[in-house]
Amino acid sequence: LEETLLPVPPAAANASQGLPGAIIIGVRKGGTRALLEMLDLHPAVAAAPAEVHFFDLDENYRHGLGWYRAQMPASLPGQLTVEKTPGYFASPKAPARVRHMDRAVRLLLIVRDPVQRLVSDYTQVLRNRQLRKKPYPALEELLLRQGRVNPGYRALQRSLYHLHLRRWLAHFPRAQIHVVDGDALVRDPLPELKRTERFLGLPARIGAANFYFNATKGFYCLRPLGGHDRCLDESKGRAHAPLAAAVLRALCRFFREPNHTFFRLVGRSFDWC
Ligand SMILES: Nc1ncnc2c1ncn2[C@@H]1O[C@H](COP(=O)(O)OS(=O)(=O)O)[C@@H](OP(=O)(O)O)[C@H]1O
Repeated sequence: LEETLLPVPPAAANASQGLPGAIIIGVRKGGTRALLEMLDLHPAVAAAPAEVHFFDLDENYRHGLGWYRAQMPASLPGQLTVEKTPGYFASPKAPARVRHMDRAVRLLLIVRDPVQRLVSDYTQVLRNRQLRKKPYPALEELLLRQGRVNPGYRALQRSLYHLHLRRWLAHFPRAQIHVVDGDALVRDPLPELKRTERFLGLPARIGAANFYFNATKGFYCLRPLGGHDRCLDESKGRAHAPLAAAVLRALCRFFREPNHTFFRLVGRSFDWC
């Protein structure tokens, strides 16, 4: 979970808190924060500052839609409210709950190479354990059982995109889910943002002037018009835990089939290992 921020109460007289018209449902470590912050550069987007975890956590869901709405940012008439909680994608209960809220809500799914995602996921958990001075096994220990890839490892399961997407497709038509290429968003954010603007039915407002490459960070950072330049925080784009080349190859082999199943489901392919 990312750090929790308090919701922003309405400021302008005609501002109010509305339910989201679009939700970034995942994937965890796929670039969900970057996508949300970049979309928020658009004047017609109001982004929820914190992950809300309404549809994936029973203790939040039981508070009801009034609670959910109260977590949303103030928005003006005509603005599209967007929230991101990457935990939704792999949550078995989330798809039906989201449809129950609004069957027309638009869904954004940002994916990245599942092997890199897995290592990023592990690295995040490791880092959090280290901060709390707690031990955590090496990645290979979690990933391998008797020299073979362990399909029970949770971070590996979160990278089996086809399994999770199938559950969403049981509740939403494919056309209602826009897939963003997270690796492409890192290399060159603008084309992915323009496609997302179009999917959301927003006028084209995000442009090249909204981004600059920060060589120290090694990523594109944000340049809001009339605001201050900023990069995502240090939990985004950190060095990954090391993994032996042979294990990496075994992982790539493991994901070949699941990746192809995912490509068939979304109707496009990605340049993954
Ligand atoms: N512009 C920019 N700046 C920094 N980071 C960027 C950017 N665009 C995409 N990314 C990638 O976002 C990855 C983190 O993904 P998420 O925000 O989805 O993570 S989380 O699930 O919310 O914790 C993060 O993953 P790691 O590199 O593995 O840390 C980044 O690669």
